[in-house]
Amino acid sequence: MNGLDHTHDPALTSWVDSANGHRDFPIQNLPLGVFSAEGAGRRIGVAIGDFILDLTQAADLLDEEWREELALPVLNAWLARGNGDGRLLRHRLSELLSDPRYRDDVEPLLIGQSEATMHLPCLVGDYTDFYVGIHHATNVGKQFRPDQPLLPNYKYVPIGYHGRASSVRASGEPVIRPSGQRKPPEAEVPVFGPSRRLDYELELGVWIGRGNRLGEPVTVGEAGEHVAGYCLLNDWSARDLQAWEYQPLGPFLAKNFLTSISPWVVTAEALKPFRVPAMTRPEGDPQPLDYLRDSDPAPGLGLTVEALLSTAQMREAGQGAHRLSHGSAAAAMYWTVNQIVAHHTANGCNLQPGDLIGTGTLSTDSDTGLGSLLEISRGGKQPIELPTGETRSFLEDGDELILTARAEAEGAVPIGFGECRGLVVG
Ligand SMILES: O=C(O)/C=C/C(=O)CC(=O)CC(=O)O
Ligand SMILES: [Ca+2]
Ligand SMILES: [Mg+2]
Repeated sequence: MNGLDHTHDPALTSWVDSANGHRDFPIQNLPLGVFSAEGAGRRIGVAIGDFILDLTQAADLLDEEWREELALPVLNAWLARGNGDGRLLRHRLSELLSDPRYRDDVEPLLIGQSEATMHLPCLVGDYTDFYVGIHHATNVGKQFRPDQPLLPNYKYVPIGYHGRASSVRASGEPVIRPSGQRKPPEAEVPVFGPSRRLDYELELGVWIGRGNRLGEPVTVGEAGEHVAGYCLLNDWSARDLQAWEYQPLGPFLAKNFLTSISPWVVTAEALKPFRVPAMTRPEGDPQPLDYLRDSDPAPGLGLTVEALLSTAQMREAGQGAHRLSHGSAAAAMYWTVNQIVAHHTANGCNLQPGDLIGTGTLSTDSDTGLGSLLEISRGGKQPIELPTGETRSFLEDGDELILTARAEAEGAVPIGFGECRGLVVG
């Protein structure tokens, strides 16, 4: 397939034994992240099997030109160099971690992932959340606007809103139940208090690498070179606050109290073997306007995304997490990542290295692939039953929500994203 090289070779193995057959981090993945361990400060590393290779310690084995950017406690400056240098670093890391001649030098620089704390990989300057999941948009629209679920602009313009960068946090950040205004259906005036309809949204996050200057749009054909990589993203949502506040300006306090992401940047390069065609537009839908026409034959992501729930009672009973949903990202996305990057910059808006874009909630058209409890419980009207006998319409205190993603394709070694976790506290 297009653009694949020896770093994608399914026969390639690592001298780091745990990498071979690893669920998430075999040598074909090599995601970058920021970690701390052993009382030292934040450093850039690459995940390999159950370990992290500390790139600041490995600096002597890497190109001298990269040293300054790789010595920083965030990836922004490194990602700003663009995907060309990203590929060169990947080649070198692949060599260092596969060729046994480097083992003696590199092995002492490995740190167990269980000993490390992961942090946000980038200083997020801006965070935007899109709404490309057409099944999600339709399902949610039915609840908020039964008369007109999908507004007429949806099939022409990739809808998004500007989220809040300061409350984007790495996996593991506690989810403090937000308080806010909600108006019970029969009440005349709203009340203020803790949200009773706390929900999650299963999304992918897109990390921007090279930015664009203000006034200089990125075309749909150029977009790929501005996307450094991907993560899982949970856009925690207080549905009762959302329903009352969203008109006319859209999501605000219902969503800006926290956004959780998985900490590893799975590079666009690592995902190359898993590209798939975009969703086929239903018969009769308009063609995208010219500036959104994506001629890439495989702009979609061949990823299975999954949401799991673990309640306090389940943990006490020693039960594993319960799967709420799983489905294909490509089957959920009406707009491709190339299209949302092109659209975001079409007016001249500048994206900067380390900016984060959420795709929007990834629900498929199947009941098993719904990416939020709002959809799964049909707006709270049909609570689900868990293996413990507990029921859920929305998240309760003590619930932990876990997102995962896995890329699979014939002839390729599967890779994963790690996890995006959040435990709800009152
Ligand atoms: O007003 C609506 O129909 C719903 C808006 C959202 O929930 C915004 C959002 O986060 C979009 C998404 O994740 O797909
Ligand atoms: Ca969202
Ligand atoms: Mg949010």
